[in-house]
Amino acid sequence: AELDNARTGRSCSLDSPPTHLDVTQKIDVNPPKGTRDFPPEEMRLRNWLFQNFREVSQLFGFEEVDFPVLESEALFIRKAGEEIRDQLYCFEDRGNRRVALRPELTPSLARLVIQKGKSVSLPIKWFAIGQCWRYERMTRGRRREHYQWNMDIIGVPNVTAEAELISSIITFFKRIGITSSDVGFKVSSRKVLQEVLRRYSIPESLFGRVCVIIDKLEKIPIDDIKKELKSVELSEDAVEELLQILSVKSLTKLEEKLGSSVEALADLKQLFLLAEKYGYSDWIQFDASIVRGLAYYTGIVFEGFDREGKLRAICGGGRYDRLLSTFGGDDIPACGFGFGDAVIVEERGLMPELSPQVQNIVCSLDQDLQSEASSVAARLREKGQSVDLVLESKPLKWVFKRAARINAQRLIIVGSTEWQKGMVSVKILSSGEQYEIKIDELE
Ligand SMILES: OCc1cccc(Br)n1
Repeated sequence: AELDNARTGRSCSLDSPPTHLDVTQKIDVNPPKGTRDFPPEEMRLRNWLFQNFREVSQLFGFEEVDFPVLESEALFIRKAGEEIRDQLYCFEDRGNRRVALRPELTPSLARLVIQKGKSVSLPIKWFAIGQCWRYERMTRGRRREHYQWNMDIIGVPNVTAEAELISSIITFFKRIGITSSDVGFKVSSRKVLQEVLRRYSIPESLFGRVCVIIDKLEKIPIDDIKKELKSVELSEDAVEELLQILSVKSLTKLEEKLGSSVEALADLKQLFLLAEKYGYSDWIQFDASIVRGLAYYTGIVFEGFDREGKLRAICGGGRYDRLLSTFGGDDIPACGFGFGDAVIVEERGLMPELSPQVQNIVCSLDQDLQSEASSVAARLREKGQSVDLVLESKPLKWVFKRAARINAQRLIIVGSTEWQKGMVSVKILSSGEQYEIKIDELE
């Protein structure tokens, strides 16, 4: 059976009980390629980051949602040649279903909105923090997983929604001490691209693919961009005009080029007006080259960048008014953003120093008093005090070292002399102050 299983590749190691053939091999203690463990110091930073994501989302009145990490592969199959598709972490499960580890959260969110149908009233304002996956050759040594914070507004057609989303990210940055001199947002609209393609009668069906190609500007040589654009039947003129327009960095210039009637201009003007009213004008700038790499965006797109140019895009998002209808749902307008946990923590200087915190360490000096020490710990915990209980008889020197390592505020010593009097010794570790106290007064 074991050999059969091995041949069909169907057995997981958990299915085949150890046999005399198994030898205790040293397992690889590192996590799978491209993935991370979160030991305490990393987990504290991650919890701090996610706590800020959550608090900002709730400040904006959003409700938290989540979805399975595993989704049907079909949810992510789009024909626009996106990198996210090339790197899909997909496989066939034991029921011969094509499945994938989600590379992003937006399609799952769209799926849940459609599933909920009329049972949820619009506008929907949901946020999620979820692990997303990609599978790429490790030659590039890049991660295969990261956690993404998403906020989405479903059912609001005008740019007040995008303005609100950008405001939420800026609120997050300001909370963690990042200012508009550290980070900015480049903002554009895919309707700019749409207008140019319309003028050259490029079919709508090619829109997503053209956007994905344009997103590779500054990532691959310009000649390759031109070659790829010509491969989707863009004429020389169309390519030149497109690249011209994409270099525009001011709305006035854009108006000169496209005329004042295009919808893109109206959206962008309104967004900048709203930014003024929110008070975050100094955080955003128009940049026509911003298209983002996901095929489904249809309108305003934006990305957060570090002004020193050291980091990759910190976050990004935009309007995706067609996604729900492509999944068979109603034609409901939508916009959202994704904010990965990897780029921002690479800037360690922006991250706080987070040490472990525990209020008490409790120990007994005499191993016959171990159970008494447990009762003291239980009493403190009932009062909401955190306690690290020393679980075996240790010399006081050892206890002091551990107290320092776990950053305990108070040392509670259960000693026989004091215990006889119904008391324990307390030492405030920051000041060195020491006193005895009745056990039933301890809190
Ligand atoms: O940003 C694209 C992406 C998707 C999934 C996982 C990772 Br790491 N990066």
